[in-house]
Amino acid sequence: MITTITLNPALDRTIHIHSIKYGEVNRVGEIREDLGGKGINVGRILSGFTLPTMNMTILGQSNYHEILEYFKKDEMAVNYVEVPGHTRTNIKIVEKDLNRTIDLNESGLSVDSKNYEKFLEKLDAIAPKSEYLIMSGSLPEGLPKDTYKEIANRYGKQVKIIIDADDDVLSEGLKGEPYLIKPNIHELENALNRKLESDVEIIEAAREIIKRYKMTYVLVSMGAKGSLLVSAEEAYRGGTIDVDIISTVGAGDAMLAGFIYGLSRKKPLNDCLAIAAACSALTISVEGYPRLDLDDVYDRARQVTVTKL
Ligand SMILES: Nc1ncnc2c1ncn2[C@@H]1O[C@H](COP(=O)(O)OP(=O)(O)OP(=O)(O)O)[C@@H](O)[C@H]1O
Ligand SMILES: O=P(O)(O)OC[C@@]1(O)O[C@H](CO)[C@@H](O)[C@@H]1O
Repeated sequence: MITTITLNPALDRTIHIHSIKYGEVNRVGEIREDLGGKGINVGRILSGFTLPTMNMTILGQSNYHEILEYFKKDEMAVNYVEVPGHTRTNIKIVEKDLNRTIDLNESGLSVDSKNYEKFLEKLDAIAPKSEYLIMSGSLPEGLPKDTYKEIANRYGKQVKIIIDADDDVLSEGLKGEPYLIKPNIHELENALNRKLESDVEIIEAAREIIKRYKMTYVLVSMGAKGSLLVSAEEAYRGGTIDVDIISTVGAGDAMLAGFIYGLSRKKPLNDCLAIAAACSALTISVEGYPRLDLDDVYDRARQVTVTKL
């Protein structure tokens, strides 16, 4: 089984507009709402591939019914604790003419230590039975920056720990010695506090982290520039597929889901990276966060160039 943890889930409200005119009234086009949150986006794809997946999360009492409906519609298993308040809504503004997305993410619910203990009790019953534990996204208010490290320390001996986060949440999480992280290039640069200008520099940086935190893989996503998979001994460059982009939100989550799917099916690393890129391409070329069809993913994966470096 695979467990995802999304401590700060969200409803994503996506607004399509040609381009924002500052200081003027902007008339928006289509608006849609989807269940988001990084771990949940990963879990949706994995369960669509029929991998047994449990999504652990924290929901606000005032709109949890609405969110549970989304889990039902997306056919995803969920285990959650309720806390006072309203699960956040994140605004995604897609500027068609500029090929650009602006994310306006709320800080989220406030979680006290009593409710967090309840969450951990639920997690204790599930995490040790998992092959992978994927912790993705920001933390809600009230939880310390080293929350992912603590969770990694709690289960890391039995379970492969995966972290996708940024800033302090990533830097602290690394101290839990995860199995894999999936930073985008900016998150990796922030973690190391320096600019990374070439593949060679990125690989060196990833290996520095792998060595320091006894990790196995760093999967670096670079938007339109593709991806790099780095381990202590190997490195692969993953290309992209030319698709018409609707919105790039969730591209990284799809990449992580595809890569973990490949690993869990014991595919060679180059195939895992191709599957990952295919999941991203399919996700960015449609509205919202659909479940993906595995046959489509394999078809697309054949179009991805993966080079061993
Ligand atoms: N503009 C693009 N053109 C082609 N492929 C893209 C583009 N943006 C993203 N991708 C694909 O998606 C993958 C992940 O994208 P990206 O690096 O933007 O992830 P991310 O920053 O973690 O995204 P998010 O946080 O929104 O999930 C890329 O490696 C690439 O394969
Ligand atoms: O605020 P966080 O937790 O860092 O990111 C949350 C989020 O932007 O990530 C997903 C896309 O990756 C969206 O579904 C969601 O709104």
